Parts: sequence; structure tokens; C-alpha cells
Amino acid sequence: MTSKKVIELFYDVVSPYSWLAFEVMCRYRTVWNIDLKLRPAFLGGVMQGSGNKPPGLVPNKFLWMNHDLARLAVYFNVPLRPPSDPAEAMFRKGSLNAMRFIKAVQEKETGGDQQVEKVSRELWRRIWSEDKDITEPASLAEAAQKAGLGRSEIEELQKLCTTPEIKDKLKSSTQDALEYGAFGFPMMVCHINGKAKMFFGSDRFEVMAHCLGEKWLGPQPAHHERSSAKL
Ligand SMILES: N[C@@H](CCC(=O)N[C@@H](CS)C(=O)NCC(=O)O)C(=O)O
Repeated sequence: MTSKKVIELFYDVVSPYSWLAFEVMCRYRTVWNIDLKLRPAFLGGVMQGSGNKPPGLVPNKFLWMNHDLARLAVYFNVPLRPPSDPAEAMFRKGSLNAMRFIKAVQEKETGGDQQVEKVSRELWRRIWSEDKDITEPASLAEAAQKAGLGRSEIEELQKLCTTPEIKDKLKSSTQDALEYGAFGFPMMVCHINGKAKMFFGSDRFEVMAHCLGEKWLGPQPAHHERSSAKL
């Protein structure tokens, strides 16, 4: 087997399309010959740094996104449900505290990123499935608890996520994303033959698989294997 190709996935839990990409990449971790690196970052900083604006601010795009996300939830098998007040959840409340918390989880975790994966998923579930807050300390604690973290660990993370060290780490991964050319999320950076190839969106997996020399088996590869086995 040739050495694994590194894929960096830049995401923010405020972004529903990032949730789709995140679940797909986690599913393909064991299907493709890849080493997936989770790169939690701050979408607000990417928007500002690249001079972009959130697509939801254009009224017709906002309407389109509602239809699109409802279809994609089924297609990707991800329980996406927009919050009752998306503007409040995404723009007024935002995800800075949540992303700092995830960054703190990443800093404390050794030997893999299982906790980062689980905490990120629980935070997405709160904002993008259950219409729950992701800004208050109690909300972050509840998500971490659901992800399997213990009480003292959570208390330590809550202190850590307000430190200048964690704030700087989140800024620095956001800066890395901008240097790769980010203007939004999700962004995947595939390291192929010494070159970093950037892909934007949860709708580019087919092309990405082609560049990686892997097969795209749809958003649910395990499902694909089962249904082809029946033929
Ligand atoms: N076509 C992409 C859209 C992804 C998308 O709209 N991402 C938002 C955040 S949820 C973004 O950062 N958009 C920036 C832009 O579209 O310029 C997909 O299907 O994943």
C-alpha cells in the first residue's frame, strides 16, 4: 500500500455544508488511503480575511439554501434541520466560543482526534439539528458530555478555551486556511505529490476522488458496498 495522502479538512460548526463534508470525510477515513487531519477554524475570520460575505445574506441564496439543505440532509444521511432563526444563530450568536472550545479539545487530546470529532459533531447537532445554543458555557459542557468527556475534563477545557493561547491557535488555523486560499467552508486541502490542492464545498468529492486516485462511492460508502453486494 502506498503511503497515505494527507487531507486537511477546515471547518466551522456554524456551517451546515461543513457538517456534510465532515461526515463524508469521516466515513471515507477507512475507505480511502488517506490520513484525515481535522482543522477546526473560524469561518467569520475567513469571510473577513478573504473579503467574502456569507451566502445566506443574499435573500434568494438564503431561500435556495433552505431547499438545498433539506434535500442534502436526506442524500447525505445527516440530520440537518435549520435553526428557527438562522440569522440569530449564525450571525448574531455565531460560533467563536464553540470553535475555541473545539480548539481547546484538540490541544488537550493526544494520540488522534476522536474527541475533536465527537465534540464537533455534538455541536453541529445542537445548532444544525436541535435548534439549541452553542455559545453558553453550559451548552458547550452539555455537548462535551454527550461526546463522552468527563466533568473535570470539561471544566479544564472551559478554562483553557478563554486563554490567549487557544485564541491564538484558532486564529492561526484560520490564517492557515486563508493562506491555502479559503473564502468559505468546508475546505479540503489534499496533499498530493508534494502539492497542496484546495477544494471548496461538500459538492466536490467526485473531483477530489479523481485527483486522489480513489473511487467516489457516494456520500454513504458503507451503504454503497451493501447495495452493490446485493447485485
Ligand atoms: N456549494 C457548496 C456551498 C458551501 C457553502 O455555501 N458554504 C458556506 C458556509 S456554510 C460558505 O462559506 N460560502 C462561501 C461562498 O459561497 O462564497 C457546497 O455544496 O458545499
